[in-house]
Amino acid sequence: MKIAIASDHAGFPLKEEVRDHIRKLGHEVHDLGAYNTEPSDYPDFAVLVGKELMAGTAERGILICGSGVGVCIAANKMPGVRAGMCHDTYSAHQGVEHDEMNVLVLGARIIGSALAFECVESYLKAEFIATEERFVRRLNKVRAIEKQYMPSVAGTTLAS
Ligand SMILES: O=C(CO)[C@H](O)[C@H](O)COP(=O)(O)O
Repeated sequence: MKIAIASDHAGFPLKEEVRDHIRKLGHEVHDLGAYNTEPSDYPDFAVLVGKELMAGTAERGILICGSGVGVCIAANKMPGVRAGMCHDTYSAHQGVEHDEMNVLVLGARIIGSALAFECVESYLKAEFIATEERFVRRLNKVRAIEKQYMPSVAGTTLAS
């Protein structure tokens, strides 16, 4: 799978570990920064991951900041991006299965690398359950909200 990953300075150490871990699992990883712990601004990195999803150059994204909150808020401003902060493995796979989450968000100041790796693996193994009518119905309602309240980007969506 092609995966875009990015973090701000606070997420940088965990991002490095997660990036190496998912490369070892055999995925193609696009590391979009940050590349050091110099202070940086999380929206700048959230948008880089969102752009890869919108362009279809990545199928899934992973974003990391200190808490996870900032990058989650910023990423969800982009059309077609469904980012969820998951610090447990159940949410990490259920978010994909029920809600077609396409960006996993982690807080580097909240969880350690061992749990982060398990969350990432649960997320990457999961698939949206498109055969369940209720999940598709709810996803379409989410898309309708996006279309109504992001009118300037109506028609712009993910390449999926
Ligand atoms: O978690 C974050 C946003 O939700 C940021 O990583 C955090 O705010 C960075 O803090 P600081 O600039 O004090 O290192």
